[in-house]
Amino acid sequence: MLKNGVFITFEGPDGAGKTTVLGEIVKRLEEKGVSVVATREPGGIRIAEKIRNVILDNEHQEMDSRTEALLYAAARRQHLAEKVLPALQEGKIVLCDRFVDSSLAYQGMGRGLGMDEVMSINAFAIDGTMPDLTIYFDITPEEGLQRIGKNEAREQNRLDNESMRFHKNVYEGYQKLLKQYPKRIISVDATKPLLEVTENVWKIISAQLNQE
Ligand SMILES: Nc1ncnc2c1ncn2[C@@H]1O[C@H](COP(=O)(O)OP(=O)(O)O)[C@@H](O)[C@H]1O
Ligand SMILES: Cc1cn([C@H]2C[C@H](O)[C@@H](COP(=O)(O)OP(=O)(O)O)O2)c(=O)[nH]c1=O
Repeated sequence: MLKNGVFITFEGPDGAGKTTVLGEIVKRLEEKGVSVVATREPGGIRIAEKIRNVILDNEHQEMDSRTEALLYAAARRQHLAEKVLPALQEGKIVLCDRFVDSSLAYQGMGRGLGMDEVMSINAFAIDGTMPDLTIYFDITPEEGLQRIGKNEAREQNRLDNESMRFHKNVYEGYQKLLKQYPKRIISVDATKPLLEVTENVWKIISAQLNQE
């Protein structure tokens, strides 16, 4: 597949600051005249957003873990095929808030389905497309969830309301991914003040784009 854009993903525990920092980075790229598409998972496009609502609905407590993993992968496929790949083929920078690493951490480790098993269903969904760069926002589950708790405006979805044990397993999953993909995933300390995190992320992304 001919791709001359750059695919960058943000990853990390709930409340790490991904969405906030992503918004700041988009502003800076646009100010520099860079053609950028900002998007998110689960969702990002009509069909995937409908799947997101099914997954995150607090009333769907009966959802089986494999069903959850398959739904995330299905949303990922539609979002990738309909929005991300076309943008990359047009040479755009795509900044995506979460991607396949989230499924590996949350469903692979958090739900205990196994990271290899979850990767195998996602291999079918992503058909070879992996990010050029992933920025991992490192923060403990406790601190991330505390930030969410402080923000009344932010909806608490079915995943946010999982046990601390679940979120600690997710954190362990991310630590494994950092070791597994040392070239692709770069970790930033997400506990620092917002401006400092933003500056660190900006430096990493600028360096990546200067290499392209
Ligand atoms: N570096 C930071 N320090 C303190 N609060 C932060 C920081 N980054 C984000 N926040 C706040 O924490 C909450 C979660 O941020 P958000 O960007 O939604 O995280 P995520 O998308 O990773 O779940 C928001 O209220 C946001 O304003
Ligand atoms: C993309 C993805 C997200 N998730 C989880 C992470 C979040 O708890 C939730 C997405 O809700 P969201 O509101 O995007 O949370 P956050 O702002 O923390 O990213 O879904 C998975 O479990 N697997 C996945 O593949």
